[in-house]
Amino acid sequence: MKKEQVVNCQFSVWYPLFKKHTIKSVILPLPQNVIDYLLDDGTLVVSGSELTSQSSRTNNSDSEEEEDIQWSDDETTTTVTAPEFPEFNSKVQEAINALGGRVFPKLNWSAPRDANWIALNSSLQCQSLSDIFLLFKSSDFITHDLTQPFIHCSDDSPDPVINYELVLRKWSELIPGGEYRCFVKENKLIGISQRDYTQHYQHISKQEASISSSIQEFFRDHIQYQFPDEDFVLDVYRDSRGRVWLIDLNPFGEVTDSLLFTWEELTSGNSLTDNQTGEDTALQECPAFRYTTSEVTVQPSPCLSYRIPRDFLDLSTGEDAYKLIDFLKLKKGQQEEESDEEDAGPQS
Ligand SMILES: Nc1ncnc2c1ncn2[C@@H]1O[C@H](COP(=O)(O)OP(=O)(O)OP(=O)(O)O)[C@@H](O)[C@H]1O
Repeated sequence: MKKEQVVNCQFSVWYPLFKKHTIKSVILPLPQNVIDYLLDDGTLVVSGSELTSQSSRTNNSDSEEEEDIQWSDDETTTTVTAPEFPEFNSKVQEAINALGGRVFPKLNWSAPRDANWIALNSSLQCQSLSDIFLLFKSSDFITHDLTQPFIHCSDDSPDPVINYELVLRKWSELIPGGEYRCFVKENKLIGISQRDYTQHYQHISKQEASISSSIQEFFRDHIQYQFPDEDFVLDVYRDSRGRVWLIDLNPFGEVTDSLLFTWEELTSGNSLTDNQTGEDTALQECPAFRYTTSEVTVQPSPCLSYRIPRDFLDLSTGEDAYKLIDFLKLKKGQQEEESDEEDAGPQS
């Protein structure tokens, strides 16, 4: 895969070309200080402006009503302040409002799909910049966009300069069973895969022919020969009325998940077969269509490995202050036990 292919798949490159056929979106340049904040592991995501860690808290203090989390054994006072970006924040809020108040955020290429479990609503739906920061700072996919977008490229040309962008897309309730990934080689649609291949959807096998033909028609009428590359991968959504929408464009290569195909098959030049019929699609002049056929093949969510236990999450976000207090008590108890054991020690 060439670096140019990756450059062409940036949201701001394809969105103007296919605006009419995709979800309404706003693109905002990402300021350097926001990029630095996203890449800084040490800073917190706090929705209020301050999280105070204050010492010398006395047991009889009346600070119970205070919202700040305060603890310490020593005499120092530390204030951790989450950075604020007032100007950028107001641009983001304005865009969110213009898009109906709820958005799906992404960067030049990726959405933080690996971090949806961290959000309170377990979804990528955001209503504010702090919702977006929480997802972005927890996502390896976002870090990948920011630090190594060309890692899978084979050409040794210098890395093109990237202008980072925050993409806000109007929130749309997409039903996973309506999503398909389409593989385009030399401007020919060669394969269509069910996107959410971990599930079996009955309607797909029932409507196989009409789904395939509506996607082919959409590709032929609106996409073919209009994208700067001849090899690419497009994600589409077929709504309940049978209308097809463009969701995303991705590079044709390993960096993109090949779902129910393999990259070896897709790049071999041999014609692909349908998994249902096993038929050679070259004879029919139509793309191979693959979908999950039975419950037996249902697999766990591909993003499962990115999750951590809920307790860790509550602790790290300070979402559940009582859990944090219990945790600290537990630690203290353990330390006391350990020092008791040390004192007891084996007698010689
Ligand atoms: N505007 C939206 N509103 C709600 N959900 C959305 C929206 N856009 C996309 N999604 C959901 O999020 C998923 C991922 O979106 P998208 O393809 O843009 O992310 P991505 O990071 O580029 O993914 P990939 O790397 O697999 O291409 C989609 O499959 C869809 O289910």
